[in-house]
Amino acid sequence: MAMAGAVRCWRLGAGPSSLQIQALSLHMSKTAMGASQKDFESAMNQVKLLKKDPGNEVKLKLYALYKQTTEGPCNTPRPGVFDLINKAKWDAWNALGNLPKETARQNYVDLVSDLSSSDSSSQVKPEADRKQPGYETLVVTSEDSITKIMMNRPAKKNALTVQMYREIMLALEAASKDDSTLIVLTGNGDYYSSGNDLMNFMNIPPGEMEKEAKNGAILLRDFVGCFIDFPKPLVAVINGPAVGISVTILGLFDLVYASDRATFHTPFTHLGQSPEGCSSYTFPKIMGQAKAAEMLMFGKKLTAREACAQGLVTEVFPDSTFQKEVWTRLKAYSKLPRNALHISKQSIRNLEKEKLHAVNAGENSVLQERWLSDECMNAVVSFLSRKAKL
Ligand SMILES: CCCCCCCCCC/C=C/CC(=O)SCCNC(=O)CCNC(=O)[C@H](O)C(C)(C)COP(=O)(O)OP(=O)(O)OC[C@H]1O[C@@H](n2cnc3c(N)ncnc32)[C@H](O)[C@@H]1OP(=O)(O)O
Repeated sequence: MAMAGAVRCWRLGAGPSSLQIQALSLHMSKTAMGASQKDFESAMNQVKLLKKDPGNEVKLKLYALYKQTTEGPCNTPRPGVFDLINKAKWDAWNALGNLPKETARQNYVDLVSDLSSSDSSSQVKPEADRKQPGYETLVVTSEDSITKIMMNRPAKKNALTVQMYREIMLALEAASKDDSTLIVLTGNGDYYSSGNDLMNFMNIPPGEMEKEAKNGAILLRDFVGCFIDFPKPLVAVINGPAVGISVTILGLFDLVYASDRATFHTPFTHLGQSPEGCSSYTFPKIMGQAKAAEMLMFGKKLTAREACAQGLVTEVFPDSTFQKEVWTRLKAYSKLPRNALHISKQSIRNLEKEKLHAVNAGENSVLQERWLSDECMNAVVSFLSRKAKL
């Protein structure tokens, strides 16, 4: 609804601080003797800076007060029945009757002051302000009912350290209780994640290896357990290549969106290890026995499109528009009725939970043995001495 002079350009940019300052000065003028012509002009400018559309009813009120202030009581013939917009505007102005110009001006300034205050408090804070404190290896933010957990070791391709496994568990625990509808896991930089940080195997004192392998298996059981039990929809936003455990747990997500730059690689045999993340169960279910064996036993690396064709990925997007398209989609999904969405997720998952926990326990006890094998140690030493890369 266009209202010349009174309500225009709702989306013109203004920093929250300038809005707040102007709202405050309008509020101060409200409490003084009466609004001046300068206050009125400043309120008119302020209206143009509002980011949130106040709705037609308020716009009509503003229009009427503007006309009353500048021209006095309504003095034009009522528009015809089919001229709906102008008729609504005329009715709003006419309804002010003989309200004095000064009172109309004051009311206009007061109304804009109220609108500005609620507008500035509803503005989106910059990411730095929304960032949840307490994480060293992650950036966790919440916006639009979506909690985003971003792995944040881009220089190391988001390889997962022991601290990072723990922080992801903490972030998931917090997200399960916050008011978000969806939870996203993604990576910062060119990789989604290069999987387990192979440094986790280093600096273990002689004689401590068995104990550390046992602790590692407990950590892995708890980590994968968090994904099995997570009560809300989990979305993986795969911004680049994914390796090892960052791939295997995808079978426990509800949506997997991938950039066409992403690849999916589980080179367990090459590393002297064996599948985890419940993939020995979820992958054959998702893609069939033969394709799962190619990935999990023979380490075949899939492109994003191949992974999508096999059912591991929900949808692939061109890298150039990946973030924009995915976040637009997720923002729309986050507006779905929250409880219905969570209950649907839980109904689907509850059928499998017991089985998944049993698979997790089984995979981890095999891995605990594998970590003590020469095959595994040689592969780790090879990578760290730069003799081998994937
Ligand atoms: C006693 C047992 C305790 C165990 C406790 C753990 C419990 C949980 C275990 C769960 C098990 C999971 C299994 C897996 O995830 S298997 C997959 C393991 N990942 C790999 O093997 C990947 C190894 N990395 C690479 O092959 C390459 O780095 C790359 C990913 C192909 C990228 O190559 P590119 O040339 O582009 O880049 P760089 O190699 O130069 O990498 C940049 C720096 O990042 C370091 N990096 C990358 N990935 C890892 C990694 N996974 N572990 C350790 N470090 C990694 C790389 O060394 C470079 O560092 P630099 O700049 O300091 O040289």
